[in-house]
Amino acid sequence: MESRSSSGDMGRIASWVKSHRPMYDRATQHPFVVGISDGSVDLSAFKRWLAQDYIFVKEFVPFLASVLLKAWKHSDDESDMEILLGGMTSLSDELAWFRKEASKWDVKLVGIAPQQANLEYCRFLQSLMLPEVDYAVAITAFWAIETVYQESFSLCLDSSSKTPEELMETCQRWGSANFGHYCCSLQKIADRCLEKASSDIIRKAEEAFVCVLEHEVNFWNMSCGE
Ligand SMILES: Cc1ncc(CN)c(N)n1
Repeated sequence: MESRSSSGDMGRIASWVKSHRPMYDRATQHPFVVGISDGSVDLSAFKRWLAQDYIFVKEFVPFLASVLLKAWKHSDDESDMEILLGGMTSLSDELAWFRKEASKWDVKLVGIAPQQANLEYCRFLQSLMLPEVDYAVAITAFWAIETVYQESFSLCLDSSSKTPEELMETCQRWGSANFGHYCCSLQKIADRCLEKASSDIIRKAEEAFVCVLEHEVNFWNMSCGE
């Protein structure tokens, strides 16, 4: 039987995390998040991130809807829709959470302009929404986007971290084991799709993975005011 992927028994996604480890670590251990975990983060950077991420999450809703549509059209496993629908439900809670958190910090959300890195990331999301983008490519990007936040904010929940109490809720939203379980479900869907994808689609999915990492690093840099 043909090996499951170039890396033997580990799935395609795990082999890409391994082969792109430096870029993956830059995205999931960024100084902005390390600053939260050691309590040194500049609160103005956190407030900038909050307002910009609200803009991003609003753009993320139609992107997730496009992944749902692709799952409905192309997936051979009905449970994909259930998992993706769960993600959509939590997104609607998430928008309400952003508005509550912003009022806690007295951060204006209305009339805030997206900064360059945010604009570019949202443009990338829009490119993945096109019907000609394969489901395997879209679900790989979706897994990567969620996993970067899960890995980043779980750093802040380590027993050794000194995350300020007032930032804990933010870190728990994405760093929790529950969100980690959701990311594993997305990885399984992506691996299953990639197992039967053409080499051209596998290449496009890997490119999308690396693009997500680059956009995430730029988004964190933007939050730091760079
Ligand atoms: C920039 C960014 N990347 C990922 C996530 C997690 N959905 C987020 N809220 N914002």
